[in-house]
Amino acid sequence: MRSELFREGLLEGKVAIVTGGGSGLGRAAALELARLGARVAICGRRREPLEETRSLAPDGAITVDVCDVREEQQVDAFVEQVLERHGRIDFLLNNAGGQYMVPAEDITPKGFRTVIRLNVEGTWLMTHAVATKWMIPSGEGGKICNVTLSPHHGLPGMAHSSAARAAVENLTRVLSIEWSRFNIRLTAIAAGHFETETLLTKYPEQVVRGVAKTVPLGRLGRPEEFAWLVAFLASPGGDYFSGAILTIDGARDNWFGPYPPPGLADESGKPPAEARRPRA
Ligand SMILES: CCCCCCC/C=C/C(=O)SCCNC(=O)CCNC(=O)[C@H](O)C(C)(C)COP(=O)(O)OP(=O)(O)OC[C@H]1O[C@@H](n2cnc3c(N)ncnc32)[C@H](O)[C@@H]1OP(=O)(O)O
Ligand SMILES: NC(=O)C1=CN([C@@H]2O[C@H](COP(=O)(O)OP(=O)(O)OC[C@H]3O[C@@H](n4cnc5c(N)ncnc54)[C@H](OP(=O)(O)O)[C@@H]3O)[C@@H](O)[C@H]2O)C=CC1
Repeated sequence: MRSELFREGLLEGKVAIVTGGGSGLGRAAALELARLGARVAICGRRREPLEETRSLAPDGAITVDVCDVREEQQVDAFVEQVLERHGRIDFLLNNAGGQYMVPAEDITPKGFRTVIRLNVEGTWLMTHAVATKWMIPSGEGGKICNVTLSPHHGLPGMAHSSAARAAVENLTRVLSIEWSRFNIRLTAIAAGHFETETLLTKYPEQVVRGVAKTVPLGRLGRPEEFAWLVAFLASPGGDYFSGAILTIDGARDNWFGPYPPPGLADESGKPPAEARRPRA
């Protein structure tokens, strides 16, 4: 299948890594990059979903490795394997991540550590390995894109993840300064609420039922909308983006729910407006 948006061969010759490429947003991104001609290496903890992603891509476009991004040795071995196979790495999407939903007072030390390790340490280990094994010593630089969360004021029920994603965004910004001398460009995609299988099945049903209504645009994001942004960043169109946090969330960062809020519109749906003062 061809890309619905970009020209064929746009990413010919490029090598990309997508962590968590076996499902949801990672799968959509890996498939779009592969459609555009990139060779894509995906990883995750379970082989089966990764193989399924591979089977959906053009022949030979996607390779699969089991790797837990929290484990330094596995990350090193994975990055070395990609380099052995493809000889270069142009683009890294740090998509593997997540959390569970629970009131902050019920987050145990182990639970907090688990979420920080996955989102912050996993992102850091992969970023550091790709930079030091290829992007810096090759003299070629490259692009690294991290996945974070919108809204940026934090998600109640996800205190650990809110903290973790803020850390990742700051890491993105500081590395975009430090590693500009190596031509490494870093961005973060702050994703709002996307209709992935995990989002629809993992969280409490009553929360899932109401989640689209929390978005001003009134709907969830579609995985392909995320994938198109990733492909754009990987393409020459993304060459001058660095240190930027790109929020893709149907305006969820700015407002909770529809506008005007229920009960505040007139019969035609128009928002309230104050009466002008009579002129003197
Ligand atoms: C309806 C939408 C609401 C708005 C949300 C929108 C924004 C975000 C959306 C998304 O990110 S959707 C995609 C989410 N995807 C994932 O989360 C996938 C990755 N997640 C995981 O693998 C797990 O959830 C994990 C817990 C982050 C890591 O799994 P791991 O297997 O490493 O850990 P566990 O052994 O299961 O647990 C370790 C530790 O963590 C605590 N814990 C885990 N789950 C819970 C829970 N449900 N409730 C309370 N505590 C939990 C706990 O301390 C565990 O230790 P033990 O108690 O088992 O010893
Ligand atoms: N869907 C949404 O609305 C939003 C999603 N996000 C973020 O976007 C990313 C993708 O989300 P989504 O596609 O919805 O969720 P998924 O749960 O489908 O994707 C997470 C992927 O990461 C992999 N993964 C998890 N832990 C590890 C690990 N330790 N090492 C390697 N891979 C791992 C999982 O595979 P496996 O279990 O086999 O390891 C899975 O393929 C996540 O970081 C998520 O938090 C952010 C905001 C909103």
